[in-house]
Amino acid sequence: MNEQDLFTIERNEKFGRYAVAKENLKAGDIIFTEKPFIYGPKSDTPCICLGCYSYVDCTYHCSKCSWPVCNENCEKLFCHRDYECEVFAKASVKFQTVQDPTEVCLQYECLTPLRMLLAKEKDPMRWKEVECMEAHNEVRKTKPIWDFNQHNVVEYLRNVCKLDRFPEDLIHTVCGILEINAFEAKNSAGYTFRCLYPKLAILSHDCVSNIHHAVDYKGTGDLEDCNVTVRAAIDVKKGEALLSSYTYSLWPTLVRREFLRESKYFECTCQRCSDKTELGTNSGTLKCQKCDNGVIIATDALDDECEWNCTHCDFKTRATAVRKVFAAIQSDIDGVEYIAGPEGIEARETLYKKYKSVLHPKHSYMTILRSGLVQLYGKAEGYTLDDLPDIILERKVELCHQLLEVLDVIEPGRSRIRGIILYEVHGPLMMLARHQYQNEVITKEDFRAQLKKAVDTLGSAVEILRQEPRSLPEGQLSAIAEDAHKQLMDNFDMLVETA
Ligand SMILES: C[S@@+](CC[C@H](N)C(=O)[O-])C[C@H]1O[C@@H](n2cnc3c(N)ncnc32)[C@H](O)[C@@H]1O
Repeated sequence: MNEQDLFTIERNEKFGRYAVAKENLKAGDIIFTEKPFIYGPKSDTPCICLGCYSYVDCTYHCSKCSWPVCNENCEKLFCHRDYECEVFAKASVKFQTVQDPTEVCLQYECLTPLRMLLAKEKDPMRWKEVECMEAHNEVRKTKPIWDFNQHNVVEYLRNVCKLDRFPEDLIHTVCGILEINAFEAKNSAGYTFRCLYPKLAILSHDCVSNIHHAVDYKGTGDLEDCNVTVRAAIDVKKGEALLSSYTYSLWPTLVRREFLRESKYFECTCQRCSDKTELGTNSGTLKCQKCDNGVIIATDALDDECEWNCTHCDFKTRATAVRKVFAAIQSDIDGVEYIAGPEGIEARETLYKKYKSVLHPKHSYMTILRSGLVQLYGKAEGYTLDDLPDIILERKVELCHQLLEVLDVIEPGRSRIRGIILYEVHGPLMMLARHQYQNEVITKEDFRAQLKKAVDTLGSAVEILRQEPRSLPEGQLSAIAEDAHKQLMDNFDMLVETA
């Protein structure tokens, strides 16, 4: 730890080590920054470049070890060249041709554990911060993941790569440490990989986080790259726990708790999970199909096998059935996730209509669909802000406001998604105000006030998005938003006079 770090480490039965604020923190305060101990491919990854982590078609191979990279530049990047490349070249471990590089490629499973074992030897001092991390070996030994790792990592490294200097239990521990403690990061093209940060990993989990972390991917490929900055997302009092979310906060409780149980090996009992309505957001609530006014909620929020009852009629179902409904909807949503442009709008609107009568209006999946829609309305071809009639501009504003209502509770303060949605809403607010003024529906004073509100909303977006590294899409959006905000502030009076 550094002296300027604004947290101390505590320990208890429930969490193990956890971090608390060393002093009162204001939203946006930097709590600490940290370099990764190691980073590399995620588990279950398709074929990616071992230098920059972008997807590859496996037609270019590293000239030294034969494993896939994008080009000559990527093969020279430190984390490949000085880590697995040397080992693979020395042991003549060739990459085995795959039929479909977009499918999960098991040959990649050994890579980040291997980098971590080599980093242990290169930096034994820093390893001391890593070796005390939670690996949950006792539980993992009883799960299929243990045999999977035994085959794909332990035996591969010890036998094929001739690295029998690393004992089996150490390799399993490294796999566990990565599974439980690593964070996902994105390169500038949006491809994901994982990073291990010894300080960040101390923070305990809560389904409503009070911190914001941002990984600055520069593409230098060394251990100076991928610096993480951790800030307070809201005001945090001295002595309060610093909480990060290990899961996707927009998911409903049933899904979040299952993910945490299966991959982080604990039962989440945070306030959000303990509340049947998820703090009033109704992120897991279904509409009753048997009566008009009822909604279906869990009888015991912390029992994943409990009965789910209608609040108005005698309809009952079980958590297992609800889980199946959620899985089917999730699969529908996954199917549209990468559809951009006008087709993306159509596909999401179709699902929105389909599930409107099944899910509570604020249900997680409605929130996820809204989040996709508001980022396409205004951008997709034929749907730019200038193209949109007022009725669609109003719809975009409404979707943004519904989203922000949920985000205020589950992603409070300076969260990335809040910044993006605030940015998205300012444009249609301005356009609608101008149209209303031009059509003499509102007075000049009202127009001025509405324009001011839209510019202030953009200002709030800028405040949040400023935390994002410029190398990432959110950081680029931040630059655009900052520029637009300055222009609007500088020309505000003229905008009112010339509308
Ligand atoms: C990333 S580590 C956090 C640091 C860890 N407590 C340590 O001592 O190294 C994640 C592990 O911490 C524990 N943990 C974190 N948040 C928790 C929570 N909300 N409830 C129970 N256990 C939690 C679980 O054992 C989990 O697998």
